[in-house]
Amino acid sequence: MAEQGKSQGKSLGELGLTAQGGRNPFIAGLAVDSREVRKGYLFAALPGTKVHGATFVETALELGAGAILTDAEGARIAADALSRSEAALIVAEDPRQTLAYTAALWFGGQPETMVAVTGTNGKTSVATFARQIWTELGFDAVNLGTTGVEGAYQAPLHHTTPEPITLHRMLAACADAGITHAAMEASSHGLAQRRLDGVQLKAAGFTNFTQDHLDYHATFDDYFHAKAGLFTRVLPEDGVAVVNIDDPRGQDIAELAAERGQRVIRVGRTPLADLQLQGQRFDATGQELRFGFEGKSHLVRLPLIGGFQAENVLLAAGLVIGAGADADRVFETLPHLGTVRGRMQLAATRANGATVFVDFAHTPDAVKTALTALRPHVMGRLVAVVGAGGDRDRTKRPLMGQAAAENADLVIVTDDNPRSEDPAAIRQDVMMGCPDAIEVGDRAEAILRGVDALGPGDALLIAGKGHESGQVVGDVTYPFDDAEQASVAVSALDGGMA
Ligand SMILES: CC(=O)N[C@H]1[C@@H](OP(=O)(O)OP(=O)(O)OC[C@H]2O[C@@H](n3ccc(=O)[nH]c3=O)[C@H](O)[C@@H]2O)O[C@H](CO)[C@@H](O)[C@@H]1O[C@H](C)C(=O)N[C@@H](C)C(=O)N[C@H](CCC(=O)O)C(=O)O
Ligand SMILES: Nc1ncnc2c1ncn2[C@@H]1O[C@H](COP(=O)(O)OP(=O)(O)OP(=O)(O)O)[C@@H](O)[C@H]1O
Ligand SMILES: N[C@H](CCC[C@H](N)C(=O)O)C(=O)O
Ligand SMILES: [Mg+2]
Repeated sequence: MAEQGKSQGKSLGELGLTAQGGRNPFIAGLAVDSREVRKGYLFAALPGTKVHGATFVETALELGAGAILTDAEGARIAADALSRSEAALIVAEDPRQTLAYTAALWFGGQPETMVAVTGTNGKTSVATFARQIWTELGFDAVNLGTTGVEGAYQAPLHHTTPEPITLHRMLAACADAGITHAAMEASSHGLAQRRLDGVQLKAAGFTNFTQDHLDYHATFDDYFHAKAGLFTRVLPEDGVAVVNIDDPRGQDIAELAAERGQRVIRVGRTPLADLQLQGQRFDATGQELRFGFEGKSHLVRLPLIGGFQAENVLLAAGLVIGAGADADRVFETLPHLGTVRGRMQLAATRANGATVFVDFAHTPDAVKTALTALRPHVMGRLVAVVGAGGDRDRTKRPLMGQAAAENADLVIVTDDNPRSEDPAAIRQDVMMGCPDAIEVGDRAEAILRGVDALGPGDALLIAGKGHESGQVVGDVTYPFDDAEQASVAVSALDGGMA
């Protein structure tokens, strides 16, 4: 859509596309949405979850589309409209993948050294740590994903893995701005829809695999295969796979990668790991790690809360090493890593020393992980504020409640982006897993109640929104920031001591 960056236009042939009847028109831009087509554009009419994009070919042609990329079914749907037009028709077996390659060629540039990370939880954290390590090593680096483009080039993103046109526009802008290193998140939606198939990866990472997104993927296996595609399809054979093998599905990924001839760096606590976490000691503000790599032992202090962040850090270190950096130099940077925004972030401290953390845990496993990770840093009781999003996987709600009940001493159930659903009904779903919890719909009030419950040595975990800056109710997004609300609550209760 729009002006499509620096490109002045390219022929279909230059974009690696072959049209039926040998037509080779000059293409002025790319669009996946018919409403964004301009004169001379290629319109990718993709099979969708609700409708086939080919339904909109007529509109695209009226707006001046010069070429249509679709699949055989799309060509049938649009046959009538196409027969009355001069537009070139490209029929591809997998038009989403073809679009990804086309977008890569259209925009031309991407940072020289790119890595991607997939998994249910930890993608944003790993991508952010990889960027921080590269920055410490002196490279101009970014991470791209849920929190936007961050680092030496910054821009907002609406998706964790943007569709290929947006993705490659952004990568080209990064490369133009001198960015040489980029770590991106590969969401399961992004992988299933081939959004990053045009990205040239040096290494790819796998964090873990637990329940999420069963609203989109038909089965758990489909969800797994979407993620595995990062290694079986996107990462080339000479790429390096960096895999958490403490996760049982990580072992499957490591095998798939090895079968493709990729070098595998196994990360984990197990003796089978190449980058092995051997010991961890926690204190109020961070942790010390002992780990081994290639016969050497290392001891570093991480200024980070949460045992799982050590797994994420080692995975990030593995990715940076896999992408070509010297291991010892990489390990020297680890004490300088900083908190990832909205992930185990210390948001406020009460006058009595009790602490308030904001975390993005929004799956059953993440709620459990975040709470158990906080435990060793906390002397007293652990309080959790938790809620589940509307218009998302409903089956995870009671499991999130249960994870909170099993791992916190007091649970407060509240709203988290109810979207088009009835907020009270979502809270009921969550409460099924934690019937003894306190229910407080208004999130600001829930945070206030949670902070109020804290005695000396206690800690509060506010789960679910992390870095988010709004509460989505119906079609309206109200400004809302958990970290800010934590400070407000502490000020209100302790008189300006946030
Ligand atoms: C569920 C999902 O992923 N949907 C994506 C999918 O749309 P769809 O298959 O549902 O589209 P559809 O409504 O059936 O329409 C089919 C096609 O017709 C086109 N169309 C539609 C209407 C029209 O007037 N003209 C037109 O051309 C659409 O652009 C689409 O290409 O294909 C579209 C085009 O590639 C994507 O933009 C769209 O992402 C939407 C925006 C989305 O919100 N996706 C979310 C769920 C997502 O991807 N999230 C993940 C991360 C989640 C996480 O980890 O938590 C992410 O990476 O951000
Ligand atoms: N390695 C891990 N294992 C288990 N849970 C984790 C791990 N890393 C992070 N988490 C939990 O998951 C939450 C989200 O972390 P993060 O944002 O890094 O994941 P993500 O995979 O990018 O999520 P999303 O799919 O929403 O983009 C964290 O706030 C934390 O509670
Ligand atoms: N990328 C995730 C984020 C969920 C965060 C949580 N606050 C919610 O709204 O459910 C999703 O869209 O499912
Ligand atoms: Mg993310």
